[in-house]
Amino acid sequence: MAQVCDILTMEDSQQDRCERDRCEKGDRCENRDRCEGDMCEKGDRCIEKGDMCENRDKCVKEDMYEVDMCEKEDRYEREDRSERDTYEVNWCEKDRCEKTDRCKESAGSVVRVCLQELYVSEFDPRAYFRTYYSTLDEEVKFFLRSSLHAFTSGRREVEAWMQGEDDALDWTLFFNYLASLTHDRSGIEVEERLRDAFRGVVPCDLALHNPLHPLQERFDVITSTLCLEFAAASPSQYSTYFSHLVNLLLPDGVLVMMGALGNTTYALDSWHHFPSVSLTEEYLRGVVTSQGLQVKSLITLDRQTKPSQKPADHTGVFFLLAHRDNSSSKNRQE
Ligand SMILES: C[S@@+](CC[C@H](N)C(=O)[O-])C[C@H]1O[C@@H](n2cnc3c(N)ncnc32)[C@H](O)[C@@H]1O
Repeated sequence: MAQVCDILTMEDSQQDRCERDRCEKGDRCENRDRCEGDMCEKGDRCIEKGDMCENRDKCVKEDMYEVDMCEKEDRYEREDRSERDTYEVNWCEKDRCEKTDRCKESAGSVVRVCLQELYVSEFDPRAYFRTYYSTLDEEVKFFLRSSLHAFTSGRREVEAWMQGEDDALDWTLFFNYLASLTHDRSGIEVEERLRDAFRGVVPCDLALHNPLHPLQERFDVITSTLCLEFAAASPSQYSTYFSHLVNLLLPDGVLVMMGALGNTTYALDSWHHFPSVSLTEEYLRGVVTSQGLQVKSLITLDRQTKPSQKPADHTGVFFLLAHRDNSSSKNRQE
């Protein structure tokens, strides 16, 4: 594949897995990394391209599955006429992607997929949970400390948790941490209180002018965690999505947003990579104020986790508290 696009830099961001920054042909990876050369995971040597290694990973030599995502300005229009970017996804050159199966049809060709469709088809909240929330790391603590609010995962997973289903994701670690911050209730009480407060789980698509369409409701407080920068495909789209989010805020309402800084890509596992808009504090501040919000607080934390803990390339995280200032000219026009 001629084009090497951003998403592949995930390999670079997992440097600590390899003996070198990048595995050269013949190098042995210390851990589970995939080499660029002819070594497979766990140090197995591929005899032929496409050979299977012990743990079912295929040799990366000569292609395998390169899920190559290129940020293009291709757009298409949705029913509500709001625009959204698409990504060009060049699935594998051969139809050997056993885990995605998609390439059987589009082998060797470049298909354009909408980022939203990528989320619908490839984002597995359980894999995401395993990768990013199996431990209580300093970045998550920062979010919890800063907001004292819980946040969302896939809708079905939130519903399962609300209904106390046996196989619901276990957020005990995080509730216990919240409880330790306030000392006035136990982790279980924090969890129960949140469960009681939930009214429902509804679909939300930030590409829509009204992200909760067909619901017509606006809110005093909106929280959003690690969402917009991953839902948008470009800075301009981030700004558009932000304005859509602000449409849901009542006059005088408050937006509590937490997210990643400097992140260009993240992975759920070896197979599922997603792009991201790389944010800076300055850019974020500009977007917030351009939408008529007043920044009440914007605090950041430098990255606290290793790439092996979180296979993402963020440089830090932020917590934003912004107020919808009704006196601003932008908000008065509505
Ligand atoms: C990195 S995950 C973050 C999940 C969770 N909010 C958290 O705090 O860990 C990105 C989330 O953005 C959501 N997302 C992607 N595109 C979206 C869109 N167009 N509108 C709303 N949410 C979207 C995905 O469903 C996914 O849950």
